[in-house]
Amino acid sequence: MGICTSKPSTESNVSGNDEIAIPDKDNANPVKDVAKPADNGEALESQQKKFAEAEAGKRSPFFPFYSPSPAHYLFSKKSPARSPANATPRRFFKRPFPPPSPAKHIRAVLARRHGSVKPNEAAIPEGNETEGGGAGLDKSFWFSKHFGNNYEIGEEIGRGHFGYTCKAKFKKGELKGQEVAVKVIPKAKV
Ligand SMILES: Nc1ncnc2c1ncn2[C@@H]1O[C@H](COP(=O)(O)OP(=O)(O)OP(=O)(O)O)[C@@H](O)[C@H]1O
Repeated sequence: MGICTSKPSTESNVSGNDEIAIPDKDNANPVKDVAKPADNGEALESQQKKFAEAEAGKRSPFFPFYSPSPAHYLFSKKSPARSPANATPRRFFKRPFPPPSPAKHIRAVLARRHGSVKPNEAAIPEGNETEGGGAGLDKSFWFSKHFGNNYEIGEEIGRGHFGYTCKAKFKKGELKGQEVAVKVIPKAKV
């Protein structure tokens, strides 16, 4: 313990602590020797060693217990991992799936036109409008060649967006004389 004075006391070399700042009249640079005793050559050497190691990226001079990341060398400029020869080559990815070919749809249309089975033909048999239809709604949206033979078309009763609706009467069969509504849609609008 010493008395705190504004002037540095020359008698304050006490308690055997080597690292206390002691201005030395003989020493040319007293400030430099604050942390290292001037007469201790080994300590100076060891400290220089510490700095040299720290510069090499092995250890911090201030935290000797701290060791940097093992990947530290990857970020140094001298690292072989950063050389362009070892860099990952650029890859150009192709599209995972090519866009669908329009030829597929064209083929499907041609198959429908020239194929053996016409979908509409299978769904709407001709000349069956009167058979078993009864009073139910006939949903066969296809012009029958025998339409004129089976129905007697009357006056127009209404108009829609696509066509017009007419009165019609059955000519033959069980439903002869029964009135129905027939919706006529021009081919151009189908
Ligand atoms: N079974 C029916 N009995 C009496 N009138 C009908 C019958 N069906 C249709 N109509 C008359 O005909 C008009 C037109 O009928 P349509 O079914 O063509 O109309 P829409 O469905 O609006 O037309 P679109 O389907 O072309 O848009 C109707 O507004 C209605 O007055």
